[in-house]
Amino acid sequence: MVDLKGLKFSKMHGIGNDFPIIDETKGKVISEEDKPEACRILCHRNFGVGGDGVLFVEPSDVADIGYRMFNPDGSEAEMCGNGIRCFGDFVYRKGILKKEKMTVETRAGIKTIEITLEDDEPVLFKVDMGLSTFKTPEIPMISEMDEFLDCELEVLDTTFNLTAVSVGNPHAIIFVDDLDEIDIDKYGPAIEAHEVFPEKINVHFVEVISKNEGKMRTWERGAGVTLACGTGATSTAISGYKLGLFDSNILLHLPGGDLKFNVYEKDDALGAFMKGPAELVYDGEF
Ligand SMILES: N[C@H](CCC[C@H](N)C(=O)O)C(=O)O
Repeated sequence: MVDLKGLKFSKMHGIGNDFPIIDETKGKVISEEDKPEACRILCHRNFGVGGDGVLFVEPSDVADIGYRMFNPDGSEAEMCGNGIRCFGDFVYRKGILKKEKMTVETRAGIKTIEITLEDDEPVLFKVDMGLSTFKTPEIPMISEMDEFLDCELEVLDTTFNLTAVSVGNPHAIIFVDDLDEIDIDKYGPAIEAHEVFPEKINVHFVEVISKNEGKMRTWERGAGVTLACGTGATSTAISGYKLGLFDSNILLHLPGGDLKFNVYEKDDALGAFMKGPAELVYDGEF
């Protein structure tokens, strides 16, 4: 059993997607071997701090600073969109990196964060989430199709029209007529662990309100239902744009709050800027 007594952390959230964050810029606080179990303990809502994941701040040789994210089940994710805004707030507010525009090394490549300040307080974060891919081998998804765009997938007792996309981590986007009719607790885990997704997948049900607005609910890989998913919302904005359901500027409503997106085209691929808040809830010691 990993002993976390005395561990210093800050509890943060990005529109309700919440995380303990740990500064490892001055050396490992939790060993690599112990990180999965430590994250399971920290994320536990009764026996731990509670969270939809744990964020780590690390030094980087290729960017201003480094960032890692672990899910509550102990698995490491390539990227976390709500988390990187919390990360930006944390490193700025704590004086670890007092830059309003920073580059961040992640397992999904280098991302850029631009911080908007009000009275020297970080209030809004614009993140270049980078480019997506719809190529099934790169998601990864086992399919004879090169891309899986609004195609049928059999799940338990029903069939969903699903779009598979990666923004560094994998996402299944399902556009529906009525979000309230979806049993996310039944179909979320079934899609997450579907045999066609060898590395599992994050699952999002989306209702289009207009060409510039939508609302969504998420079942996250390694976490379950969350109040928001930043990479999932990014994937939704990009997928909706690719399918002609959304224009390039999109406001998405998630149960925990709203995120704004500006989809762009680059190198024959689609990327997006994400804009949203981050909050420091408290500084703590385990
Ligand atoms: N569960 C995700 C990582 C966290 C993503 C989410 N919290 C976000 O804001 O992007 C995965 O395993 O890919």
